[in-house]
Amino acid sequence: MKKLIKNGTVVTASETYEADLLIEDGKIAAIGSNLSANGAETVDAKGCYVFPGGIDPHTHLEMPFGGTVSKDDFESGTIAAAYGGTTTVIDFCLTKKGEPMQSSIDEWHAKSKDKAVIDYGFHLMIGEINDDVLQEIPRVISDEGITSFKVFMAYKNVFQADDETLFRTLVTAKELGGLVMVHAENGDVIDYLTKQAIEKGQTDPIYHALTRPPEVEGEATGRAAQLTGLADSQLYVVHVSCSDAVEKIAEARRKGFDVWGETCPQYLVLDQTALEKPNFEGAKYVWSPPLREKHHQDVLWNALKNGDLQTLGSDQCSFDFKGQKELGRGDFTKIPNGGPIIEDRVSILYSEGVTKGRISLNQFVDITSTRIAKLFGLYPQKGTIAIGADADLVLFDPTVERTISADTHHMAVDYNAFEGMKVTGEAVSVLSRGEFVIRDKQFVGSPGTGKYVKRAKYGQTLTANADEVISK
Ligand SMILES: NC(=O)NCCC(=O)O
Ligand SMILES: [Zn+2]
Ligand SMILES: [Zn+2]
Repeated sequence: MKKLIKNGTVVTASETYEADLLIEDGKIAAIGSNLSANGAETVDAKGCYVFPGGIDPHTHLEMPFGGTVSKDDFESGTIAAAYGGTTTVIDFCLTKKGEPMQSSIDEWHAKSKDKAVIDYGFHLMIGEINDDVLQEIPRVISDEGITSFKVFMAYKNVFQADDETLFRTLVTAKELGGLVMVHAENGDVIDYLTKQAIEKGQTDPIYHALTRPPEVEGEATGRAAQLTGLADSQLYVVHVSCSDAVEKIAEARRKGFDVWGETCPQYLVLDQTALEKPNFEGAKYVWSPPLREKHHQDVLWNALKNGDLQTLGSDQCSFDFKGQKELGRGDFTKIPNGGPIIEDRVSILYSEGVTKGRISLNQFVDITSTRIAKLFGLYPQKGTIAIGADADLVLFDPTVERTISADTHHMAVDYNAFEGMKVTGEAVSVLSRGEFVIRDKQFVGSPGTGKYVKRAKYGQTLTANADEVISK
């Protein structure tokens, strides 16, 4: 059914203006003043911003990790994402050494297909490079539309890849049009520091942070950036948490290297002292990289403002406190790493960023949606408000004040890392390809309506003519 969104303020990465939007067949069909259309349902957006749907480039839904499985799956995770104003997620498909990558991709399709309520894509982990992997990658790009590849520089003996794997992935990505993503921490040094801590009986959650100091993130980020320059390739550093890593990304960009950086809400608003909470509550705040000392937050905010960092991911990887985080009582190395963020990513950036004057409204749209769409081959089908784009839209009331809490969130876990935080602004209604998923703060979607999106190659647009190159 046609829909007419009237009286809202349309915000894109570059413009803010009053306009009506006509939605037809899931796409934006017209933008203008006083639009009318026979048979269209009228939706009043008075007092609301109309944003392009948020795109979360970093989720781990129903992912086996740390001796358990992340609790939010493609159903609860995408419902929570939609409540928060996100209309597309790109999830990490984990591969296993020695096994065909396609079997992992099939596994990820099986767990998402009938569950997702918004659109989704996959990144693919590269854990090793050999002839089989090199043979599979071109087909993964052309048939699956997976155009981003993740290399872990940490999690020794679990996911960690060596430098040869990283370098050859960069070379291959350059050749085939992929974007290489890195979890940049020096896993070997962390392994050594961790063993030392455990030997000394330092087992509390805070030692998770103390054994992964900013230097190990800075070193790995610098190494990945240098290898990217050498390969003349392209790199996206996920979950940047500290000034040491920001400096390396900024330096690489100054040299003209094609290097991009993402941070996450937790690093912008939480700090390392959270890991010292009594009664093992610090385990709720165990992420890798870890929360940092507070002074790193200013550096991250400045980097978002000046463009040294360009995107915000959630790194959604949620575990219950009871029964899951608790696996690490008495040994911090057994605490599953990660937390529930998918729902609050957009509103935290709006509230802490826009309303506090740290970034502009248009930067907010760029950081949560447009830039991500451009980098990950979704633009201009997604990530903007333009004629012909998917009608993935968020009607956002900038005046609402609310308090984040596990009592009211929609994620499947028993705590919220931002419990008690007051935020201004809330997604009131959310549309995915022209259909309401959230309407007046109520979920009205259905599992299975989210579609898998095949993405364009790095630097290309997602249109019928996928050879068109976008300006980055
Ligand atoms: N970040 C984290 O602690 N958990 C999720 C997995 C990862 O991104 O490294
Ligand atoms: Zn990571
Ligand atoms: Zn992650």
